[in-house]
Amino acid sequence: MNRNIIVLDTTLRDGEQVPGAKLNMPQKIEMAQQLKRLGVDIIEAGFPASSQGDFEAVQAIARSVGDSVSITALGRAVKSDIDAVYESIKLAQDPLIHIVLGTSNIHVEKKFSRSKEAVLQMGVDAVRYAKTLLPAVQYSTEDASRSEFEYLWATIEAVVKAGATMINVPDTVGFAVPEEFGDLIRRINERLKNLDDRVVLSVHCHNDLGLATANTLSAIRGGADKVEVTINGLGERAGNTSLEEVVMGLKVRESFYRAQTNINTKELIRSSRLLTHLTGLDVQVNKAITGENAFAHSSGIHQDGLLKDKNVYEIMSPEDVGADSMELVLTARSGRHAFKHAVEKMGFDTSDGAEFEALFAQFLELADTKKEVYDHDVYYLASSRSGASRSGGKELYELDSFQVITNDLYPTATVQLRKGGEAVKGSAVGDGPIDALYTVLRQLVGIDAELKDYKISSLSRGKEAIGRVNIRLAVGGRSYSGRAMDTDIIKASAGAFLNAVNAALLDEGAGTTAEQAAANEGSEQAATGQVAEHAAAVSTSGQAAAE
Ligand SMILES: CC(=O)SCCNC(=O)CCNC(=O)[C@H](O)C(C)(C)COP(=O)(O)OP(=O)(O)OC[C@H]1O[C@@H](n2cnc3c(N)ncnc32)[C@H](O)[C@@H]1OP(=O)(O)O
Ligand SMILES: CC(C)C(=O)C(=O)O
Ligand SMILES: [Mg+2]
Repeated sequence: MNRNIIVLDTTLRDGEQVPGAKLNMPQKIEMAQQLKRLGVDIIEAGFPASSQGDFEAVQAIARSVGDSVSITALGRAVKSDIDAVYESIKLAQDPLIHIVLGTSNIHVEKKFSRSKEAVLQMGVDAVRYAKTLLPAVQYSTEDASRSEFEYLWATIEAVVKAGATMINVPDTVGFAVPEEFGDLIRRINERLKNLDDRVVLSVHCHNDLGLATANTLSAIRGGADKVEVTINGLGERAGNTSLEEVVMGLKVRESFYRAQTNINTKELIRSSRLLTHLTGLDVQVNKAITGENAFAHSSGIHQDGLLKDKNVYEIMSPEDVGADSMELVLTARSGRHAFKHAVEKMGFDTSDGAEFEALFAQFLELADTKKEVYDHDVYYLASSRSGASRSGGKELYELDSFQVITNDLYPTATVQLRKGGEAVKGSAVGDGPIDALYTVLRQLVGIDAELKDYKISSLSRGKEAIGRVNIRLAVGGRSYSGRAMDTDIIKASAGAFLNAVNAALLDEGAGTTAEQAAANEGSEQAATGQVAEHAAAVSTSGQAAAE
């Protein structure tokens, strides 16, 4: 039988302590609502003594989601902080006061300049006071992993006797290593169960040595009942333990840990993206579970294995965490199996072995000149060899030319696109340059494409830095992602949009939906666009994938 591990999410408290991560009240509420959908057991909503704004945000979160999620907030071992915590969370159904106080010599001597006995007494007094306000009180022994064990235990014993219902053992500066931290928790757990087995034992790790997830999992093996984590591992310095890593670690290795959480893992990616969107702090591309490449495969041997059986190179399915299905990225490191898969997906026949070999050779030649080979590249390679004329086969959009003028009155975009032998052009104004650009593109392609996600990141530094734009469009009830890179970020934005639209047009399953949508809006396109004779080659590189 699996143990249930309580998940406390501290994205809105420890995560929000990060430079640049400060959120306003509506943003905090939006994130809290997503955490509720994700199924966290406790939300640490803030540090209400720090400002009136944070006090009100914690209060608003308690009102908004406190009917179904336990709400806590942090305070020092100071009466006024505890009052602020209580006043801000008291409207929640299941409020929890969280008090922190250091136990390491360096905290006792340098931060507080008091004796160990005096600091321990401060903690006991704080818990006693908190208990006059609420029954549920968590006590965090800050810097526990650098504390002398017997003093740490003496503190835990004293605050439990004073009424603490949860003991949280933090690795505040990310100093611990997994075996040692697991042993520490095992030792505390043995004593704590003898003292009062109703007290919840919790851990809170930081990632200064990149060990936060490993330490947290090791602590679970050592008997921890509760983990403190954040979305994307956001938190002080190198961050906190990432929620998604621990949750999926327990899920994928269930037979090893024999533990589970109440998290709805299908909401993990949505939670990660929302936090990125609200804070503007990106997730590294190779981040476990939520990174852009977490389910992307690009080497030929891996792609071949995956096409034979996903389990060859996948330990969890992307759909399980709410991600798009696995992505096979075509590069010069791809092999015949992956290339054939891409060509066949577009409806081309590959049964003539010699013909396919020639096509593959062309693909490798192209791939050696580019970082990635994109759907439209494959399509044009395959269609030109198969004899299908570009206008006779599926026609894809290419960017001919564009001009975007931005000002605070009427940001305007003028674009000319080419599709097959024809060109269309038009103009639109928008709320900003990208909005204007996407408005005119939407009109020109005549597809009802709803922008679900837009992300821009820099791939290099300096004047010639390459910007990469990743977008997600909803077309006819399906979702398509597109990305493009260019030194001109407006051009990269247009490229990403067209790559996603082209993916919709190439998608056999949804092709009719996209075409249908285009047909439905054809009159609008005719009204906006004008036919021109010539077309220039697209220089923006990009990729699109149907999901
Ligand atoms: C590991 C962690 O993440 S702990 C949580 C970190 N979060 C925060 O710091 C939240 C944001 N902080 C704040 O808004 C402010 O620092 C406040 C409101 C907490 C305090 O502000 P100020 O009163 O101006 O004090 P300041 O921050 O400069 O110094 C901290 C004071 O609290 C004391 N203190 C620090 N930790 C604790 C504690 N756990 N319990 C009691 N007192 C503490 C310090 O010794 C210092 O007191 P001193 O002035 O007597 O030396
Ligand atoms: C408040 C405590 C739990 C903390 O954030 C830490 O020690 O890192
Ligand atoms: Mg912390």
